Amino acid sequence: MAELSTALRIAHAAPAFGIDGTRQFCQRIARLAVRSLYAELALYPKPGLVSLVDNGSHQDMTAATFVRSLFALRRYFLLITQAGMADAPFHELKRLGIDAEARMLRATNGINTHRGAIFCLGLLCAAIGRCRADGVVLTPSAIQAALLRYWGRELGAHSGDAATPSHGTAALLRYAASGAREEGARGFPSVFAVGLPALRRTLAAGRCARRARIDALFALMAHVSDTNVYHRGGPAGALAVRRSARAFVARGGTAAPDWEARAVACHRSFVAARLSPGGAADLLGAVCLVQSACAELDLT
Ligand SMILES: CC(C)(COP(=O)(O)OP(=O)(O)OC[C@H]1O[C@@H](n2cnc3c(N)ncnc32)[C@H](O)[C@@H]1O)[C@@H](O)C(=O)NCCC(=O)NCCS
Ligand SMILES: Nc1ncnc2c1ncn2[C@@H]1O[C@H](COP(=O)(O)OP(=O)(O)OP(=O)(O)O)[C@@H](O)[C@H]1O
Repeated sequence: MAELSTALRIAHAAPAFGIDGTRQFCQRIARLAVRSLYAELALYPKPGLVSLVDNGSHQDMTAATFVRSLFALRRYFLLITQAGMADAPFHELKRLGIDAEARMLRATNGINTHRGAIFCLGLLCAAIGRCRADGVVLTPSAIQAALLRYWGRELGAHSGDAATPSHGTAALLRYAASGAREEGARGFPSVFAVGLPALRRTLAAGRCARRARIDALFALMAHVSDTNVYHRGGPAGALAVRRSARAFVARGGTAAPDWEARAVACHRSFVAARLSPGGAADLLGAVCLVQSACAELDLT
C-alpha cells in the first residue's frame, strides 16, 4: 500500500518520465550505490579497513560479511531513491534508514557493516531522485543543493539529537568529534569538497580509478572527524590517522613512485594500533556514487 502511494507520488512528481522510466532510473541509482560500496570494499591497501585481501583491524567481520550486508541493502537504495523522487518527508527517509539498519543486522548476525553508508548513500540517493524529479542536470552541486533544500532543516535537527546511545554520540559527548550526523547536516561537505575533488584530480592526471580512490580515501582520512577512529583510538588515535594521511598526501599520494609500499606500511601500522577509519570509508563509497551517477546518467 505504502509502495503504491509512493508510485503514484512519483508519477505526479516526474510526469515526463512515466512510471517505467522512473523505476528504471531508480534501479540504476540503486545499482550504482551497491557498486560504489563494493568498490570501497574491494579497494586495497586501505589502512585498517576490511578488504578482499584481509580484515584490517577487525576481528568480527570479513569481506563476506560486507557482501551479505550489501545484498540485503539493494532494495533499500531503490526505495529511498523513489522516496526522494516523490519528495517524501524526512521521517519517511528515516523510517527506510531504520528498516535498512535492521535488515543489515539480520544479514550480518548483529555486526555493523554499513550504518554510516545507509545514512550517507541513502540520503544522496534521495537527493539524486529529487534532482531527476526537478529535471535538473545531475551535477555534484545540484545533488548537494537538493539535499539541503529538501531535507536540510530536519538533518540539522537530527545532528542535534544525541539522545540515542551509539559510539558516534559517545564520541561527540566525550571528545566533541562531530561525525556522520554533522556531515549530513552540512550536506556532506567532505564528499563534495574533499573526496570528490581528490578523486577527480587523480583521474584528470591520467591515473586509474584504483589510484583515484586511494587518493580520495587518504584525503578524507586527513580531513574528517571520524567517530569510528575516536571510539577505537581516542584523540591520540584520531591525530595519528590525520598525521599519517597528511604525510601520504604531502608526498604526492599515488603520484609518488613508492605510494603502494607507503599505503601498505600505513595499513600495517593501523592494524597494530587497532585503528579503522570507517567514516572515511563510508564517505569514499559516497564519493564513488556521486562520481558514477554524474558521469553515467543523462537526465535530458
Ligand atoms: C546518523 C547515523 C549514521 C548514526 O550516527 P551515530 O554517530 O549516532 O552512530 P554510530 O556510531 O552507530 O554510526 C556512525 C556511522 O557513521 C560513520 N561515520 C563516522 N564518522 C563519520 C563522519 N565524520 N562522516 C561520515 N560518516 C561517519 C561510521 O562509519 C559509522 O558507520 C545513522 O545511523 C542514524 O541516524 N541512524 C538512525 C536511522 C536514521 O535516522 N536514518 C536517517 C535517514 S537515512
Ligand atoms: N571496508 C571497511 N572496513 C571496516 N569498516 C568499514 C568499511 N567500510 C565502511 N566501514 C564503516 O566502519 C564501521 C565499522 O566499524 P566498527 O566495527 O569499528 O564499528 P562498531 O561496530 O560501531 O564498533 P566495534 O566493532 O568497535 O564495537 C561500519 O559501520 C562501516 O560504516
